[in-house]
Amino acid sequence: MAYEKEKEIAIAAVQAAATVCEKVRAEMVPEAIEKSDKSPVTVADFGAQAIVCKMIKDAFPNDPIVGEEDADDLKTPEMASRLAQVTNYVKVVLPDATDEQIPGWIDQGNGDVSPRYWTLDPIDGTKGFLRGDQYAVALAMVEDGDIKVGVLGCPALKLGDRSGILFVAIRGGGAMMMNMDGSNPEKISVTSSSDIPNFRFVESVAHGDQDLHARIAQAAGITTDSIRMDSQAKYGAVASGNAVLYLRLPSAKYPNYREKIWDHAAGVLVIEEAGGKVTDMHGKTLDFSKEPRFVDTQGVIVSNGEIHDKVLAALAN
Ligand SMILES: Nc1ncnc2c1ncn2[C@@H]1O[C@H](COP(=O)(O)O)[C@@H](O)[C@H]1OP(=O)(O)O
Ligand SMILES: [Mg+2]
Ligand SMILES: [Mg+2]
Ligand SMILES: [Mg+2]
Repeated sequence: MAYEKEKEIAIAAVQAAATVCEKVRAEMVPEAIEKSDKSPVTVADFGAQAIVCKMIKDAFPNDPIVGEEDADDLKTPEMASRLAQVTNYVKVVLPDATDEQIPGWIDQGNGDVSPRYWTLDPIDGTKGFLRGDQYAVALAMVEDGDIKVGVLGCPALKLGDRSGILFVAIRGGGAMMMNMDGSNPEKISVTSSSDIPNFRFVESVAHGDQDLHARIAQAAGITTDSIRMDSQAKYGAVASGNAVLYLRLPSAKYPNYREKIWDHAAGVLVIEEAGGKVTDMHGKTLDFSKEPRFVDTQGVIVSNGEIHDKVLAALAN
């Protein structure tokens, strides 16, 4: 199948990063370091980005990576002990790593959107990670604006008998979910709107306009309360048929917020390959060919496909 090597490396990189994130969460109370935009970053975010960038660059040296984090905050002398912590955790999966190498590995994620590139969110849902809730390691490869490979590691996600779920999609090859170690793979697809127990919607714990989400979901016929969940695990919930809709509409507090590509690329492919649909709130396709932020679209609507037009119609009213 196409993109076999990309798929194999992407899975290995996400598994390695997720192993380290889980170890950080088990062994320490990860401290949130505040970034210039006031959002949090932790030792695990830095470690996960270092690992994934190193593994992707070893396999595909010419592919740029557009990642969320950069190492500037780790390079100052005051941060030496923090850097040492990052290195120690990276060593769990890459035993030869040194303090000198780590910032360079992280900064390999400072690439540009290009004809072919990878995009990485080393921890999507850092707030969920800190709270002990959901987070995801999200990695995707994009060619000519089209997402070809998407891997979403959700170590804390429980669905049915599974605990810790890896979602993998290849364009044209369908979407799968499996245990974090790759065992027990299963093809997934979105569920129909007549599947009453799963006819429900997911939304962020923290972001988006939750009052508007409730009104729009109701207009689409959903009468139950939402499930609130951090990270792109929400895409996994819809792709595996555990919900029919994920709403992410700009809140009045941040009307000009522009979504970032690494917060969506892997999830979008998983949904599309599971038979679902993703657009912005006006029905426009998300554009992965231009910038790290979506400049021409606002909000994100993820559905089983069947109810998509109804949701867009409700939003247009
Ligand atoms: N005002 C906002 N609206 C939508 N998403 C946001 C907003 N502020 C931050 N984010 C992003 O939402 C993601 C988490 O989403 P969720 O709440 O669904 O888990 C994070 O990647 C975060 O980006 P950042 O990493 O820059 O903080
Ligand atoms: Mg994110
Ligand atoms: Mg992140
Ligand atoms: Mg962040």
